Amino acid sequence: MSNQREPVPHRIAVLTCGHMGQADNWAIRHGGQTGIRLMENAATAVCDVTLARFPGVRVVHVLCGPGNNGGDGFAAARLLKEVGCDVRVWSLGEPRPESDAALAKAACSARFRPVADFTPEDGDVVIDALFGAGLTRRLPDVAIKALEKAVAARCRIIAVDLPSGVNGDSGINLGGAVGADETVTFFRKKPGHLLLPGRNLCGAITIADIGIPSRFFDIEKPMLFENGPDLWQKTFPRAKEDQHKYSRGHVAVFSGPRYATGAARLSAMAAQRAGAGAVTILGDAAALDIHAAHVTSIMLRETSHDDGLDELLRLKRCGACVLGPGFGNEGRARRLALGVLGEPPVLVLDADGITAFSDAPSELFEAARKPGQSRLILTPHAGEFARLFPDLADNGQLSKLGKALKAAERSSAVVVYKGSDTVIASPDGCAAINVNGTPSLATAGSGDVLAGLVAGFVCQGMPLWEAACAAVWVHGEAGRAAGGHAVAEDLVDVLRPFTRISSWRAA
Ligand SMILES: NC(=O)C1=CN([C@@H]2O[C@H](COP(=O)(O)OP(=O)(O)OC[C@H]3O[C@@H](n4cnc5c(N)ncnc54)[C@H](O)[C@@H]3O)[C@@H](O)[C@H]2O)[C@@H](O)CC1
Ligand SMILES: Nc1ncnc2c1ncn2[C@@H]1O[C@H](COP(=O)(O)OP(=O)(O)O)[C@@H](O)[C@H]1O
Ligand SMILES: [K+]
Repeated sequence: MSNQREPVPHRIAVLTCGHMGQADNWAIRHGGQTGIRLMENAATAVCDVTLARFPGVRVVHVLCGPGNNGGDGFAAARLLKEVGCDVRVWSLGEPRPESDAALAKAACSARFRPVADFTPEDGDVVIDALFGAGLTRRLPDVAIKALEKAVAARCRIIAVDLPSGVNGDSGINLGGAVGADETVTFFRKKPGHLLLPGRNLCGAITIADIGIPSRFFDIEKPMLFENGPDLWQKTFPRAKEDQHKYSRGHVAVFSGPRYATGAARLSAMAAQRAGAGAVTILGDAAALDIHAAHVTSIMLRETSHDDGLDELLRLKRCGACVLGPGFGNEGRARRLALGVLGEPPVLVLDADGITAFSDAPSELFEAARKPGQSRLILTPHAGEFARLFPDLADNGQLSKLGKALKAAERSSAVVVYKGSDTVIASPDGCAAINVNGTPSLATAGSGDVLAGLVAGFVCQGMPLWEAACAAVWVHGEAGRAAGGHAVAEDLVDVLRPFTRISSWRAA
């Protein structure tokens, strides 16, 4: 198990707005581009999407802001006019003199009217080029009113780069954003296209090539990604001819007491489905009696003499263990977690295992801070995250992505910050945002299944961050396959195809 990164196709890279600005500048300085050409290319893409999505469209309203987003709008208005559309441009503020946006405005022969006068008719097409990556605060009232009019008139909205009002780095609606039918963005997605609520406001997203050479990524190594098989398939476990059950990998799951055994079973079954060759549940005699009535191929081992660390260490080739689902006893969870962190198996700490450190998170982080590789994976939902990282949870300046990255750095752990836009962050600064989850995953025990999947991939030798990313994606696919009203057992039942590379959907 190493944390060495395999090269990742940069097409799934995600760029912060700051990095996007750097890419623009780099393309202009070293990539043979000019600012106005990038803008023209962006506008061409907007125009193409508009005509493809609404063939035969006659009236197109273009709402143009004062910056480069507005510049894209002026250039798109000119192109749409050239192909015969009735283009009506509504502008907000004046582009900075001699800026690319000013050049684009000067080249556009449409009549410009103030955005306050915007009057769409029922069903018109509206291009929203008010604000993009440069927006840092609530939209001006006049912009909010214009977007409200578009919604009231049931216009079809195409957002340039981002729906105006959405922060490109956090996905937060800074105030006034409305849902678009389509969003055309440039070069690569930004976090705001993937994090909620931004993702839901974008509609269908087109990523347009505007002529920024991908050589940019030779200089600026991508650190942010949209989660998916391209990110981790090189390290995804493949069955080998000469394997036996223990060489495939062994996972241990610590059980809760007699009346709380189901969570551990869900983790254990998911670890098996992830491909672990052997899975053992560790628990007291009363709990194992219950497990024995339910499981067949999962092994059971009693932890009568100590917290269970000795039994864990006696297991053959155990590469990862899950601690927390249904576990209860906080004191024991703390002792066990700290003990495991001093030993070879990777610790997947979930649920009660995380809550056990609410009063002393630094104890956990200290134990995890070791030279070399990370040995800890934390899988908190928002409530658990706030218990371990209360200051980060409360920090209104940080996006979910920023919170997860800071948490990973602080805890020396891979942090899977769960939710409908799960972020998987690594202490080395890499992060992935997951988008394939569905509300069918919001069911008791679903997180236990995820923890088992993570451990299952880790025990087969996947690097920790990649294993966590793979588990979150596979979990999302299982949620889709299980459909509405699924329960956690259904997720386990449908896992199998998604842990085989050959059955993945084409990315
Ligand atoms: N060469 C480039 O940099 C390219 C940029 N492109 C476009 O440029 C956009 C980014 O352009 P900008 O950086 O000019 O940013 P925006 O056009 O998003 O914002 C422009 C200006 O509005 C001001 N502003 C921000 N929030 C405001 C608010 N709430 N009320 C009033 N004013 C506010 C900002 O200070 C900034 O000057 C991208 O989203 C993309 O559409 C594309 O043309 C591709 C090439
Ligand atoms: N609305 C949703 N959309 C996508 N994924 C979701 C949604 N709600 C929950 N999930 C996922 O389901 C899992 C729930 O985990 P958790 O809250 O720990 O549940 P439990 O403790 O009951 O097992 C997480 O992986 C989370 O990301
Ligand atoms: K916009």
